[in-house]
Amino acid sequence: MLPRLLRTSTRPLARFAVSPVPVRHIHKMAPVPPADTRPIVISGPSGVGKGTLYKLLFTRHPDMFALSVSCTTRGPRPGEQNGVDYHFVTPESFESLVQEGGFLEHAQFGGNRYGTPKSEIQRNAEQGKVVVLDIEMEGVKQVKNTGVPARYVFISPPAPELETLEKRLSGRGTEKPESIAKRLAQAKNELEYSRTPGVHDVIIVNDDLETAYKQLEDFIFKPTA
Ligand SMILES: Nc1ncnc2c1ncn2[C@@H]1O[C@H](COP(=O)(O)OP(=O)(O)OP(=O)(O)O)[C@@H](O)[C@H]1O
Repeated sequence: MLPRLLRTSTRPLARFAVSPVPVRHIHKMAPVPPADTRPIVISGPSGVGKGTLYKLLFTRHPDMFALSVSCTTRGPRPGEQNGVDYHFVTPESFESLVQEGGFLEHAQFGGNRYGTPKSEIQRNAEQGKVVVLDIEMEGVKQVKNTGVPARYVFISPPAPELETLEKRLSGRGTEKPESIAKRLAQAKNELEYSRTPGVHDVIIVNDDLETAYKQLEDFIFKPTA
């Protein structure tokens, strides 16, 4: 028995032996941001589940990531908010920004134009957030050409690939049949490009959602070499 004055608690010593880490410390552990803070470029065919996966990431790691909000000339889908889902702009203002060199990348897709304003990357990086870009194949090629450091993730559908995409796009209920057909045609190009060696740092097959999510999280949070 220790002399009473040397003990920090009046509780029996055995209580400390069974709980080496006091519970209050476990609850207060600070979230650890990714070691690699380069922007993360997520691409993959329409309907594969890119949005579903990164929204999960944002929910499970709040305040760590920021989605780069793209400009688009397409109209908002039900529930989409200007400045949150996209900056919805007219074809004329889109073209002006192209002329000013204001886009990191921009492309035409499904009859509409999409682009990542350079200002989005800068604004989020200044706030200490890891920027996530959701862009299609032409955009990926352009970002690669700029030489801006980034990490590239491709989300792939499980086989049969086009059938899976069609089911998911119809299931989402946001696209008319013509739009689904255009997206599936483009999906073939995306999948073809993804097979080019060295283009992506990781290819994740989004079959079971939680399994795919875990692979994405592991990739994003892996220690730098
Ligand atoms: N692992 C999965 N299994 C089954 N359904 C999924 C899975 N992941 C996503 N989905 C569903 O597939 C549909 C398309 O997903 P989502 O909108 O995330 O795709 P996307 O790749 O972001 O598409 P887009 O490029 O058109 O925005 C959604 O209805 C979503 O709930």
